Amino acid sequence: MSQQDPTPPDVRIDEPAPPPRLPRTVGTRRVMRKNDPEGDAAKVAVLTGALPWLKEFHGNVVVIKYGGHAMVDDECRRAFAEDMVFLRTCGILPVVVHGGGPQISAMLAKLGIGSEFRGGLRVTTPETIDVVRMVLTGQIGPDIVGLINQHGPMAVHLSGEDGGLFTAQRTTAVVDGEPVDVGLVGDVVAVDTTPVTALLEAGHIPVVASVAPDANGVVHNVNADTAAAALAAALGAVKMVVLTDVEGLYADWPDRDSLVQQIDATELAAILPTLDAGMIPKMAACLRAVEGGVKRATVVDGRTPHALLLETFTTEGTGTMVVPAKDQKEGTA
Ligand SMILES: Nc1ncnc2c1ncn2[C@@H]1O[C@H](COP(=O)(O)OP(=O)(O)O)[C@@H](O)[C@H]1O
Ligand SMILES: CC(=O)N[C@@H](CCC(=O)OP(=O)(O)O)C(=O)O
Repeated sequence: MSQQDPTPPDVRIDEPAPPPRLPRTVGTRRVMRKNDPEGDAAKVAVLTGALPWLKEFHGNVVVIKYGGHAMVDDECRRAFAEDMVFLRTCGILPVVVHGGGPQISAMLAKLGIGSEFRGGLRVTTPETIDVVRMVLTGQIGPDIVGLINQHGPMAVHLSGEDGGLFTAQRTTAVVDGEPVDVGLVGDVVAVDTTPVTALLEAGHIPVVASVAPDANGVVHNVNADTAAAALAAALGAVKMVVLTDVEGLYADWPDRDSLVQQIDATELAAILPTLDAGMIPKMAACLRAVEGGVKRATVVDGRTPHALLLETFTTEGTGTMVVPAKDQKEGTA
């Protein structure tokens, strides 16, 4: 033994070090469970019932349109963020496209500017587009990213202006079957998915705002339902879910007993011209998504926390599901 060795050869350890405390990890049960066979069976049924959906969606893109009216309170917003993390942790690839209509209207009102909608689209002046862009990319988007990232650094925000994601073309609203000018409002005419797929490949959750430049670089206001549908089709998403402030599509609005559970593209195309304001871009977007190859597009009530999980992982689902037309389904089966 060298002189430098500080440990005497006959050292005795009388008091063994206390065992390390068990970490509070998932799977460490610290509370005695009461025997509850019925409750256990119900839990097992929920978990096994989710299996076919987990298999179907695993590795696939699901586009979630998060409407401004669904961002109602902190509980709903937290639940939404948890659902995104849940999907990602299950190996599903969520892509969020967010709106913010009520929040834009509130900011415009603060600035003394009024809001006018025609056929469900905001009449957008050069003054308005600055506010739309500011609220969506400077407020709503970062708020959603912040909520998701409380679970880990997953979410990244981008807008249709970033990396050439969307190209817009000026469009009109349709009122009583007639085209009506709504100013700097665009439809998405081209999608370059590269910035979104790069984020997905890096393990991120892309969160997308729906402002987009036209071919000359002039920024347009794109309805977020429309942007979500264009992105879902371009990404080959397996599913699009639209979170809003109603249970789904009512056949006989506002009769709350007339909720439509499932409708195919042909049936939806037939009733589309009869729909009211906010539902027009929403249902047109669902139609565009399924006609663009997305297997199903569902409108669910975002005011109910975790409605998205219920819709995604249960056979009964919730809300209104739009499916491809019969001939399209047969063609793609
Ligand atoms: N047939 C219908 N079924 C359900 N909602 C309808 C219908 N027609 C009009 N609406 C209205 O559409 C609204 C949803 O659209 P919108 O306000 O644009 O929502 P979001 O901000 O989520 O995009 C509902 O709150 C409802 O008032
Ligand atoms: C052209 C148009 O109407 N754009 C929308 C964009 C935001 C949006 O779509 O928000 P929601 O999903 O919350 O409705 C607007 O300015 O309100």
